Amino acid sequence: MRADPIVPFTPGGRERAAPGSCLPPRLTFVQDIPMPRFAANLSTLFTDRPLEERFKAAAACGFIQFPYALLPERVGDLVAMNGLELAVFNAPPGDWAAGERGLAALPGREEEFRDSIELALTYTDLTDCFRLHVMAGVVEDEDLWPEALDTYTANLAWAAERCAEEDVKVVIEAINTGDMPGYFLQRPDDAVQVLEAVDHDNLALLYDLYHAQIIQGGLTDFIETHLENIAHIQVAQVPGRHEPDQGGEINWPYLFTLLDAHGYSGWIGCEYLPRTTTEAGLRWARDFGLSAP
Ligand SMILES: O=C(O)C(=O)[C@@H](O)CO
Ligand SMILES: [Mg+2]
Repeated sequence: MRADPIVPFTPGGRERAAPGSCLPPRLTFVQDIPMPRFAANLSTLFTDRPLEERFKAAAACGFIQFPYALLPERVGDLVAMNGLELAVFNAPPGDWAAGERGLAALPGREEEFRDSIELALTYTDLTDCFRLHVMAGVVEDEDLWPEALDTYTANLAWAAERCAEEDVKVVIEAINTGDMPGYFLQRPDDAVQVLEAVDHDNLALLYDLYHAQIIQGGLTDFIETHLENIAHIQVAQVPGRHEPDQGGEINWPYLFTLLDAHGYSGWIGCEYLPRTTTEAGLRWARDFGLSAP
């Protein structure tokens, strides 16, 4: 399904870590597992260009949040023309400018929610994208949480079923409330509970290591316990949400090796805010042996 070549994140020439080099002692190194595949988030990277031009600039990095400023046919063309694979994008989040961050947990908005999924499916169809992030929404008032949870699980069950017809996996992501105040799905452990409540095999986790580190921590344990339910991963350093380099508290070589050792074969979405330019910031990729410019 992946279009080749993937530039500039092609793992070509990347050296395998020596057995045991930065693996936790309880893991056994397996030679033939794939190395992580990195994808660029075109809503946070290459933002010095208009959206249409970011496709070319990223040249096959494969991740975008909200493509709705462009018609689905145009997004499909840009993906195809640039040899990209679209790893994941978000269903329409409601009125973003007014502070909305998804519709799935908002009681009374069910019809709009279903329409938003149908719209998203026109994009997944024309772009051959097989993962859709469905955002929960902002629910500030804690008294409304029980009703919001019922709405959320019912909407997700519907979306998982509907998207399964199109071979598109629905993913949900816990987002820390410092970055997104009032966001309904805050902790990765909450996301697991939602997954269990909905109990649909077309629903999975988007594990964003930046949010997870801030709001819950325990990245290793979570990965080791829940990897089979993780369909997409996103990365950014803490603090600052910048490049996944050595300038913060998350140890990327350790985590990427851990994912590798457990056989994670999905995409790792580069959803960070470059400290300067995207190109200059891609030095971190070289640190991981990738062919960044
Ligand atoms: O904010 C994040 O983190 C995301 O991954 C987005 O999908 C939502 O803005
Ligand atoms: Mg994210």
